Amino acid sequence: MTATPAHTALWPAPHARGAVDATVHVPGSKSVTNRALVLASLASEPGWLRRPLRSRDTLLMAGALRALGVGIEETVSSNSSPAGAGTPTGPGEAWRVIPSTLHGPATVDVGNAGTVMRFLPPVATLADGPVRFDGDPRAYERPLHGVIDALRALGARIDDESRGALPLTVHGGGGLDGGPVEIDASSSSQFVSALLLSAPRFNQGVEVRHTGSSLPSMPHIRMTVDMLRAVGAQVDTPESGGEPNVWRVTPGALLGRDLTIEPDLSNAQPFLAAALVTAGTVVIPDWPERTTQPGDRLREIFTEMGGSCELTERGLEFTGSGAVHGIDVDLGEVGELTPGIAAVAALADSPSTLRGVAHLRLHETDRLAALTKEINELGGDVTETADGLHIRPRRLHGGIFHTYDDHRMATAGAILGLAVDGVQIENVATTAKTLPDFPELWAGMLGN
Ligand SMILES: O=C(O)C1=C[C@@H](OP(=O)(O)O)[C@@H](O)[C@H](O)C1
Ligand SMILES: C=C(OP(=O)(O)O)C(=O)O
Repeated sequence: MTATPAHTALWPAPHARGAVDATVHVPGSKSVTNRALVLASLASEPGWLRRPLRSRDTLLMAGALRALGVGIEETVSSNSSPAGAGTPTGPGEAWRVIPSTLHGPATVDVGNAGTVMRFLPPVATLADGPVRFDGDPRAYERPLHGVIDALRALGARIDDESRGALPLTVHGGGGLDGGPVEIDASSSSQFVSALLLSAPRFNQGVEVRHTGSSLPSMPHIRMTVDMLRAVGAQVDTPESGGEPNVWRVTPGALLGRDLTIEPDLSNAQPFLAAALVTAGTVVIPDWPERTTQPGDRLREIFTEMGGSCELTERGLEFTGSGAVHGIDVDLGEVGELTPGIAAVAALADSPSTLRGVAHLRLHETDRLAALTKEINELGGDVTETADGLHIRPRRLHGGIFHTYDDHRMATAGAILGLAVDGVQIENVATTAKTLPDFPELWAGMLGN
């Protein structure tokens, strides 16, 4: 008998038998890990990443940088580990990143990682030969024109046979002029982040001017700016008194740092949602007091939807009240939270309107269409709007919840399964994009 392929396997989403009461250690942030890998690779000295996320997206990033010549070593570390001075954190707890001259020819598999497909073409312009980029079929459909057009305007040579999309080859010339450039980043904030991250190594740095009508995911751009400044880059932003929609990075050497990666707060979402929908309590240790991660907005959003939370020395303690309310909210800044919020909204006691997220149609899948179809197949009443979803809660029933190779569809389905008997998630393994241990963490939270 042949084994069922992972993408067609069905995972019976566990039904909660009562209020959850658990502490869940959530692995490191995808967005922080992949920025840290890029910045450490461009530095002028070695650096450390502690507690990095090891998932499909971050292993693809590390693999690509290694292909360009960067050393990324697994280490047994001791000194300033969060476990305490002198305490070895064990193999696999940290990556040591040893920058080097970047080389081509090289090939890069971006998978379906927005961070890899957008952050690395600017890095590849610094290599001394051609760098070929390819990825999953869906990656061909995701917008990349902002990065390609901007790099060309800044002096790069790029062959993109599909014009504005993958697959493509960046003919690295060992450096890039850089300078002023205009882009429309309304389809992805990652265009801006991509250009800023490599800019300290461009001859003239960069001045990025966003010309589009809207710009999603501002916290992720702030994350880019904060992390650049933390490694010594000089960055001027609209928020630091600069012109609106303009970011400037001055050329200069980057420091190798010792960085402990924060837990992924967007991946904490399904666990917090579990507390909310079962009237339970979930503690997420190491929740940062200050962070640029968009998942921090969950404290406010899930409180408005009926929970309450407190940051204590144990971490973020989140408690559901037994009531789950609908919400009317603009998620433009925190789009990646939409699938989880939609799942909770489908279980609420009043309708919800989720706005500002038209760009989710070009994420891992068309998330607005996928959420509408899958929640409705379970008996729900969701309609797509021009820029989001309108969700009217109804009594749901069991059935197959398709995930479309989207990790956040899988975790959204798991949230529904807590409250609805008989939900089966197709291809839960797709959570490996950012959270490979999801089924085990979920079972652990439920005490199974
Ligand atoms: O820069 C980043 O790390 C990210 C930015 C956002 O992308 P978009 O602006 O394309 O939505 C977000 O949705 C994605 O999950 C991660
Ligand atoms: C949109 C997402 O990912 P990516 O980095 O591939 O854009 C996401 O993780 O929700």
